[in-house]
Amino acid sequence: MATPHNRAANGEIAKTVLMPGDPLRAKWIAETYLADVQLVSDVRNVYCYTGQYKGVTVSVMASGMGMPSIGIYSYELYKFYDVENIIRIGSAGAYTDKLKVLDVVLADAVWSESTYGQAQSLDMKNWQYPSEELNRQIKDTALKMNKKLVSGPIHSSDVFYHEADANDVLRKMVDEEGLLCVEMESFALFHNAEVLGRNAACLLTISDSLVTGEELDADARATAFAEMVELALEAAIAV
Ligand SMILES: O=P(O)(O)O[C@H]1O[C@H](CO)[C@@H](O)[C@H]1O
Ligand SMILES: O=c1cc[nH]c(=O)[nH]1
Repeated sequence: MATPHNRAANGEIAKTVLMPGDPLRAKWIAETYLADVQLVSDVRNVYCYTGQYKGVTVSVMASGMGMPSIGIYSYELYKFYDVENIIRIGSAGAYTDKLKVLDVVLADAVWSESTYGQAQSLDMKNWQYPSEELNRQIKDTALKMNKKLVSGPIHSSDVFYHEADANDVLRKMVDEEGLLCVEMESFALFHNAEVLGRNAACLLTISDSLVTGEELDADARATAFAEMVELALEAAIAV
């Protein structure tokens, strides 16, 4: 059943969806890792592909950037396409010098200043949480694959570019709560999963450090995430 933002037919999207922000990352993942792959939606150039990974049907769909965008796509996937699990696979900026560019992080809690939850369902909480079961599966898979995975609380922000005074207030919160890194979608994704009784997780690759200034360029951000993608795919076929 099509929606205003997704032209896939019923049954064309798998029960587990990998969700990068960038449509070109979705295309790269589909072309690199999936067999018998089909582009099932390209509304607004937000690509959604379904294919086979090691014989299991998996979809990969972009979310766009920010809470309103992932809010729409993830809601429709859960509610109208009966998707059970969404694993976000994003890039993030490190808040600590313990994280280096290309390190992979699994969010085990997410703090946000966003009013997404309040606007969506009068939920005033500033913390949201992933599915325990999905996170356990991802951690077990990382162990089996011998991949390094850092887990902890992260920041999901509505803003990429902050002015200095806002940044000072934010840094206080980051330090107090020990937030590891920042991205811009997981809070809305986890909220939607909670209100719709579905599962969500968020894997991130560090693309830049807000401590050291080290960063990946835009081309690398589209494709340098093989470690995270392979972990997400292996976890997706195990759930
Ligand atoms: O690489 P993606 O998944 O888009 O994630 C991060 O990158 C974008 C900002 O550059 C935001 O969407 C942020 O969450
Ligand atoms: O949201 C993001 C993503 C990557 N790097 C950042 O600084 N912020």
